[in-house]
Formats: sequence, C-alpha cells, structure tokens
Amino acid sequence: MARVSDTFDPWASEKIVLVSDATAGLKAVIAMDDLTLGPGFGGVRMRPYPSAAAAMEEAARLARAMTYKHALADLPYGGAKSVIVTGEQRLDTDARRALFEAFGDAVADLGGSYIPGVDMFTTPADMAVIRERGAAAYCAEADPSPWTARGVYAAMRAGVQGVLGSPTLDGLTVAVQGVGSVGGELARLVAADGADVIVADVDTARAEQIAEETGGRVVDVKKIVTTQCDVFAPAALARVVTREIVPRMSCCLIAGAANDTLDRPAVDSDLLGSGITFVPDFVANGGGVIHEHARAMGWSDEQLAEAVDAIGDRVLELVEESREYGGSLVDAALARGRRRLAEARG
Ligand SMILES: NC(=O)c1ccc[n+]([C@@H]2O[C@H](COP(=O)([O-])OP(=O)(O)OC[C@H]3O[C@@H](n4cnc5c(N)ncnc54)[C@H](O)[C@@H]3O)[C@@H](O)[C@H]2O)c1
Repeated sequence: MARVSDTFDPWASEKIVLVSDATAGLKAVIAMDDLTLGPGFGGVRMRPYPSAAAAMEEAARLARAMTYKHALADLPYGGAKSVIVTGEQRLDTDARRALFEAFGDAVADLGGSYIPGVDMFTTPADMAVIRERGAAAYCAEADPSPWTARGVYAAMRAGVQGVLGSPTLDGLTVAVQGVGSVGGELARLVAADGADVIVADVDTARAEQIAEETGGRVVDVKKIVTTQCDVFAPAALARVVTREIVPRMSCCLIAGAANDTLDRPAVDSDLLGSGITFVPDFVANGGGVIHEHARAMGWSDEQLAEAVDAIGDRVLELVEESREYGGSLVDAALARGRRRLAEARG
C-alpha cells in the first residue's frame, strides 16, 4: 500500500484539490501538476490508501509524470491525475454510479481545467457518468493498448539503432515481462522484426500462448528481469528495476510500457554507470495518451499512426542529446520537457 515518503512536497503541484461527499462516500484527490501546456489530462485511479497524505502523494507524483509525458509527446495538455480512495469492499452498481456522479460534479466545478481518463480500476462506463454531469472526460471506447505497443516498439527500434547501430531487431533477443494487452502485442511486433522473444507472465497459459505465436520461449517470472537478453521490455508492473537488481541485468537497453519502471530516480544513474540505456517509460509508452487525444480530436488512423511512430524519432533525438550533454535519456527527456514548458510560458 502506498505510504508517504520523506521527500513528498505537496506544494510542488500547481493545484491539489481534495474532494469529499459523505452521501456518495467519495474521498478523492485531484492533482494538477503543471497546466502550462493546456488543461490537465490524466487518469482516475481507484484503490485504498492508508491516509489522505498517501493519496495526495500518489496523485501528485503521477501528475508530474503526466506533465512530462504530454510535453514529450507534443500534446496540448498539462499533467494531472486523480485518485479515489476506496475501502476494501467492492461497490455495487448503484453505489459506484453515485460515487462517479459526485466525482463528476467536482470535476465540472473545475471548469475544464481537469480532464479525467481511465486508469487502474476505473472504466469507460465511469467516464460516461462523469460526462453526464457536464464535465469533459476522455476515454475512447477503443482499447489504446495496440497503439501503446506500437509506440513502445518504435521507441525500442530507435533505442537499438541509437545504441547498437542496428536498423532492425533482427537477431537480437528481447525479453518481455508481462504479455497482457500491451506486452502480448509488443512480443508479436518484435518477433515479426526478427527478434528472438523471451516472455514471462504470472498467467502461465498466456505466456505459453504468446511464446508459441512468436516462436519464443517462456522463463520464470522471477528470472525475466535478469535473463540473458539484448533488450528488456517491462510491460507488467511498476518499479521492477531496483538498485539491487541492476548489477544482475544483462541487457544493454530497457524499453517498455510499464509506468514507473525505475524503483527510484537514483536507479537511472546506476543504469547509466552499468552501460544500460533506459528509454524513459513516459516517452516510450506515450502511444496511449496520443490515442486518447486522437480519438477525442477525430484524427484518422493514419494521423494517429504517424504521431505514435514519431516516438521513435524522439528517442533517436534523445540519444543524440544525451551524448552531446552527457547523462541519461531520462536527463535528456526531462531537459526537453522543461524547455517545452519554458517556451510555452514565453
Ligand atoms: N494499456 C495501455 O495502453 C498502457 C498505456 C501506458 C502504460 N501502460 C502500462 O503498461 C503495463 C501493461 O499494461 P497492459 O494494459 O498490458 O496491462 P494488462 O493487465 O493487460 O497486462 C499485464 C500483464 O502482466 C502480467 N503480470 C502481472 N504481474 C506480473 C508479474 N509479476 N510478472 C510477470 N507478469 C505479470 C499480467 O498477468 C498481465 O498479463 C502497465 O504497467 C500499464 O500501466 C499501459
């Protein structure tokens, strides 16, 4: 369960709104990290938290990541995220509707400065209830996962080109952790590009199925992070790359879909010191938010594909910039995000 860290600074966000509605049983935090580029867009996460401070910290931390995700994806949104604090018990349909009606009223009160979308344990149906209350809410009915996978694949290819000088994944070994909606599609894309695929999933039947489809093999979930490979693609859980695990990793590139791949910021320097290039998750997995924006704006699939594939160009530029200034791709991405925000502020 998320606990408050010593370094949490509640004043670092542009605005944090606490919402409560005793009748609907709503306790929520809406964090708007930085609204320079436009209204804050970010998902609604719904889960138990041990305290209001822990809920605030998670919302604020995720909202900061959204600021950079949008800035790096050239999208016209600020960074935001919200969390709804639940108990351990499941809500029945009426109680859930009442909760999202109250939450929708709170979002409407913000006058368009926050646009919610789906995140862990919230659904398109919840977003529809928010919209009924007069608030904007994004969530295309279509699943963004294939587009997220396409963006991660573009990021991986660019990383391989920038770091190994190889134009394709042919002959390389790619280890995918978690072969759900994004990881499964990613495994197919890299296999079609000539890579040898290794997969792991707690759902072993699913891992076997994807291995069969891709001509790959399955390893134990406990071994996938340190398995012998060229590229490691985390597509399951957050914080799988820890300080302790870095010395045992054998890959030269990490490019995946999972948000918050690094256990803490210092892991980025550890990876750099170990000669492992980490493509920032908030750059590689931007296909999901690009998809939401595209559907909201009525883009064609061709326009969407072009914008998602541009993630690869961006990664190549970040590789160049990181070489020029020294430092990691995360450093280069954050510097680029800060530049975009500064330019927008004028
Ligand atoms: N779906 C998107 O468009 C999108 C966009 C941005 C980021 N992400 C992130 O990408 C990741 C994957 O998303 P998804 O939509 O494919 O989720 P998913 O639930 O469809 O797939 C996750 C897979 O990981 C497996 N898994 C869970 N714990 C595991 C473990 N310990 N070891 C190995 N496998 C494990 C699950 O069984 C499942 O098959 C998540 O971290 C998500 O936050 C997804």
